Amino acid sequence: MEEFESNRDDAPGEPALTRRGFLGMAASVAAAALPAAARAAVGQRDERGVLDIAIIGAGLAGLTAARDLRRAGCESFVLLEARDRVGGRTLNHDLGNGYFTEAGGQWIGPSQTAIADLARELGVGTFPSYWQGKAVVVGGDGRAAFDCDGTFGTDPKLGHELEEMAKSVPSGAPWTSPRAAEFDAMTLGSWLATKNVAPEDQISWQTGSVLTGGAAPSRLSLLHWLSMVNSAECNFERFEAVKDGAQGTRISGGSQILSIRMAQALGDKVRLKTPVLRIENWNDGPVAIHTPTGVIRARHVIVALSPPLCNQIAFDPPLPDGRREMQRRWPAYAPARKTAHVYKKPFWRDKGLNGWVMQPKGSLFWAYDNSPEDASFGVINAFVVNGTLPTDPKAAEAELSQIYAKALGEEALHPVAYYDHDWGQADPWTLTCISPMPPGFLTKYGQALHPPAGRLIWSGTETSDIWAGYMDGAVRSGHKAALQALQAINAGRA
Ligand SMILES: Cc1cc2nc3c(=O)[nH]c(=O)nc-3n(C[C@H](O)[C@H](O)[C@H](O)COP(=O)(O)OP(=O)(O)OC[C@H]3O[C@@H](n4cnc5c(N)ncnc54)[C@H](O)[C@@H]3O)c2cc1C
Repeated sequence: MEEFESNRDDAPGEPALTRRGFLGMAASVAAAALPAAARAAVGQRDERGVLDIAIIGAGLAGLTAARDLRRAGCESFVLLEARDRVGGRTLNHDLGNGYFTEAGGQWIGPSQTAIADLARELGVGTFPSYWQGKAVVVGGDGRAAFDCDGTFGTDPKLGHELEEMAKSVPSGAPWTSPRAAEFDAMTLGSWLATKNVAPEDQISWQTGSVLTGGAAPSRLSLLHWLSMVNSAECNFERFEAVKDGAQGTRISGGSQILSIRMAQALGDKVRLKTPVLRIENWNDGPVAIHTPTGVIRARHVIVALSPPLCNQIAFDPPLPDGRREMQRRWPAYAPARKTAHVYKKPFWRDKGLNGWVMQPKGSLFWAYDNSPEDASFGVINAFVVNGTLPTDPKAAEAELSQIYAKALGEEALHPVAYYDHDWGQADPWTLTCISPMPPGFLTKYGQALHPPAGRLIWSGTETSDIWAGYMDGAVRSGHKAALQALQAINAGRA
């Protein structure tokens, strides 16, 4: 784990947590506790070199699972990661002097207690996102600034209607809703079309849908959207807003710090640059896990990957039909390209602007103030529309600077640094940033998402019971998978 050497001194010690403490924590995320005798049996590498557990994927889900295994006393595991880094869909750009901006997942919010607990346990602080001031919309003819209350300004009446419908749509299993067929036959867009949404409000719905759902309202299943609102305790504003919402809180040191710290503590249990290519004998075990550097055998495997990433692994024997079909048809689409302009100071704040810029029908979905907490310099991060900006970062930087200059002032033409990450182009290890579920998918394929297949336990944010698709969901899914694995091992030894 040389990659983490330079940060090692900064890592806080793991809090002293007793096994009882771990089980108490784990029981709150899944209704299963291990009997004491069974706990004692967990954990030894057997004589034939078969590990108890192999985990695939060192994102927040896989690392959380690994951390929980260790805290339960299990040492017979390994975590295999394809990339040369941990964190998966969280990635920090290092701005120097201990400052970072994020290229991937970054915000947490109310009721996202799993990720908040993790941050606290790792000694990582949080701070509020900046939204105070006017937001700006730029178009062909100029710009318009409008007062911003930290929301995207969607009609609260419609938000309330969605909240009522969401009450019958369990977030982890929306296909079990009594109204599943009805809601999954519609898109968010077709539902909005029945509501006479004012033209000026269309921008808010479009922006919210693309940023949180991964696609325009016309492409997103209403059932899926409602399951996301259900995650936020059926509180639409909490789901959609920055202020007091799911975009309201940032992580000091950038979100990837959580994964980096977990990996530091796990040491050589984490093997980077080890993509899993093939999995054999998953039905009976021991499972043979093939990587370019050798074969690892384990009794159980936690697959902490999004469903489309599982398609890149060959399974022998083939996976059950339902699971295979679900993986194959899962929307594997990574539209997110995120950029960061760094400035000497957040100059827009002095003008009463909050740094939000939207460009309907342009290259920019949403730019926002991602400056450090102490505002010692300014950062404008942006989600840009796929395929509309030049792929060359220098050219993209210049084009975006022009848009910012129009919105925020001439100072925007002179960034001191620029970062650009296109998840769709970077590498094959993130196929879907946020899953834009189309109508009909969840009712047809959803039930194949959770059930383990033989020795394979499915994890990753997509499998979470709440906040699926979010960092919080990833952490929850890791807790759940660790418990499932520990139970499976102990059942095998009983
Ligand atoms: C641009 C963007 C913005 C986002 N914004 C937010 C946000 O603000 N808030 C929020 O909560 N969430 C956000 N998300 C989503 C959030 O980042 C993810 O839900 C979360 O990080 C997923 O964690 P995971 O562990 O489930 O999966 P991943 O992070 O995808 O981890 C999977 C890991 O498996 C590895 N891998 C893949 N295939 C193999 C293989 N064959 N063998 C070995 N390893 C393999 C990958 O390299 C990766 O490290 C955003 C995501 C993106 C990309």
